[in-house]
Amino acid sequence: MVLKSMVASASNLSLVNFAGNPLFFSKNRVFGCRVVSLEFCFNKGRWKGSGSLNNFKVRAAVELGVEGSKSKASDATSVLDVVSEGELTVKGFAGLRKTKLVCTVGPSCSSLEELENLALGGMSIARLNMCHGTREWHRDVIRKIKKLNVEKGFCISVMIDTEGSQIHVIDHGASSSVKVEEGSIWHFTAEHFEGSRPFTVQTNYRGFSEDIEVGDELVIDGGMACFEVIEKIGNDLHCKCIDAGLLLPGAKFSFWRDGKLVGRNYKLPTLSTKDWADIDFGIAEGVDFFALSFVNDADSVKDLKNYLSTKSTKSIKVLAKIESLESLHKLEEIVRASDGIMVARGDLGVEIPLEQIPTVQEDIIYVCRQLNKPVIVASQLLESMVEYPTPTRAEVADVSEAVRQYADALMLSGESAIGSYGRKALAVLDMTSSRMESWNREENRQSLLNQHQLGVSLPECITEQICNCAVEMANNLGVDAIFVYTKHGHMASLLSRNRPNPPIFAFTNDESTRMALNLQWGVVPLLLDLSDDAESNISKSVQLMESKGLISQGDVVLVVSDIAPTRSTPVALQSIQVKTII
Ligand SMILES: Nc1ncnc2c1ncn2[C@@H]1O[C@H](COP(=O)(O)OP(=O)(O)O)[C@@H](O)[C@H]1O
Ligand SMILES: C=C(OP(=O)(O)O)C(=O)O
Repeated sequence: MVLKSMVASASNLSLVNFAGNPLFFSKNRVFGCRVVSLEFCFNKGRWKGSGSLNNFKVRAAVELGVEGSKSKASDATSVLDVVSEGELTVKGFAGLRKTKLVCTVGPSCSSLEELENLALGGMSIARLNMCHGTREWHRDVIRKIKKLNVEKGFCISVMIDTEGSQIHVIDHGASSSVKVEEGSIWHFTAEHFEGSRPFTVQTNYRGFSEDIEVGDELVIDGGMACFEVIEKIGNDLHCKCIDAGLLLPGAKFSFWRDGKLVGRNYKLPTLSTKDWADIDFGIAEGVDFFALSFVNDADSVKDLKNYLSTKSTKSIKVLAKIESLESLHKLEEIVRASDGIMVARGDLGVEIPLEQIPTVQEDIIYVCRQLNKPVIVASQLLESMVEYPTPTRAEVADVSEAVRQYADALMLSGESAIGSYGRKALAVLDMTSSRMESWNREENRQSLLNQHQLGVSLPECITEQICNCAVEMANNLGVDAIFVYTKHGHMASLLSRNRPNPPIFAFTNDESTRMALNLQWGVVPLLLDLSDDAESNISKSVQLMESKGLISQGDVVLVVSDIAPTRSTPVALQSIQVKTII
């Protein structure tokens, strides 16, 4: 794969190009036919097909309310989560939202009742930011979520977001925001003292002013206020405000010279001692994802993944947060090393000019889809809803844009953590993403998605081609659903990467795979006891869906299966079958 390097400097961020082959996007569609039986197998490099088409039925979505019934009792062994089941019952296959929703849990939503409200509202992943709260507080939240999963039949994954090492303000002379007037002189110091002093800002890191020169600009939180360095005394800086604004608690800052970010090597590790302790805590509490803050290269991701493989019996996924200029320079290697990415627009906006965030976001999402890694778009999606019960029109447009770009997931931060309208904000994400997804479908936009070939070996290429072709068939035939059987989630993710029209029901017998698939666009993960016998897996899954009244006569399901060679059947067989429920 040839991936043009993404960024040269903060002031010149360019698009990424792949030299890949556009794969199998035919404009031929087969509507108006009914599929009776159609089967294709890819065996030893040859396509074998048989079957007939006539009078194919496209199922109409029933546009009804989204609301699930609160406190609906469910048995603990529930294989399909109650929210997906409720949505399917009410809205049908075509009505299922594909974009996943992540909520940051904070004081506003940490009660069992509020967490249940968010779960019913469509939260797939609960994010806990270790920058805030104590481990005891987080433990309590994790246990409540697990209790809801077991007792109420939800399937909410837990993500721990590490604090990371970043230079920020630890005291600026007030408990809330402070106005900074133009021309006022401020003292920035690494000295730690009790209490506050006027016009004095304490920072958390002694070396914060290394390499900084008189004349450099100090920008607060990506533009909340701006200072010029007028004097350097030891490690401390005297600065004059040149653009009035606000200093908030915990504010972050960046230094600029001649319009460019001053690249710094603070020698701060991506994972601090506290972060490692938080990771041990997360392992012990059985979390599903770690989001790694301030990743600057692939090594920190690899280190954490190696650590997890020795310390945890379950597979915990590692997401890299892209929030620094350095991480943009090394985007491809970071994406390759990670299990997924978070576009952390908050901190990214401290390091790159704000007007570059939209295109950088689009580039990151594109790279992630090409490399088949799920991607979350985070921060300030509905910021005004921290205070107000409705979003701004611009916020709705921002959410729609992330969905149009085919991000896997959208994340709420302060809106759910400290806002008064967390549930409403989630409903806005739900409605806005559903609307944009149907527009994408109506416009047939996924046909424009070309996939770079990822596989190297023949078996990898076969799997990838099967998934690409399966999605093309599913879209052309207008099937109701795709079923896939997956141990580690790989085939499900390859199907998801093609952003198919029908939902992907991914049956797995591995609980951690189920929880990880919660992040993948369009995938509904289900727990099912799978065997080596593909036909028995298929009939079990169909029976399960029938028993719940979720599929019925006339529904058409495209089934993708992958059978590893066994002693009795010594050939690997990967197949696409189209089943009509009779
Ligand atoms: N566990 C928590 N306890 C208290 N406040 C929290 C917690 N998690 C989040 N918050 C609040 O919600 C806001 C938004 O959350 P988040 O996006 O995670 O943080 P940050 O502002 O650090 O980027 C934070 O600024 C903080 O005020
Ligand atoms: C999600 C982000 O990270 P944090 O909340 O840790 O600042 C961000 O910076 O956008």
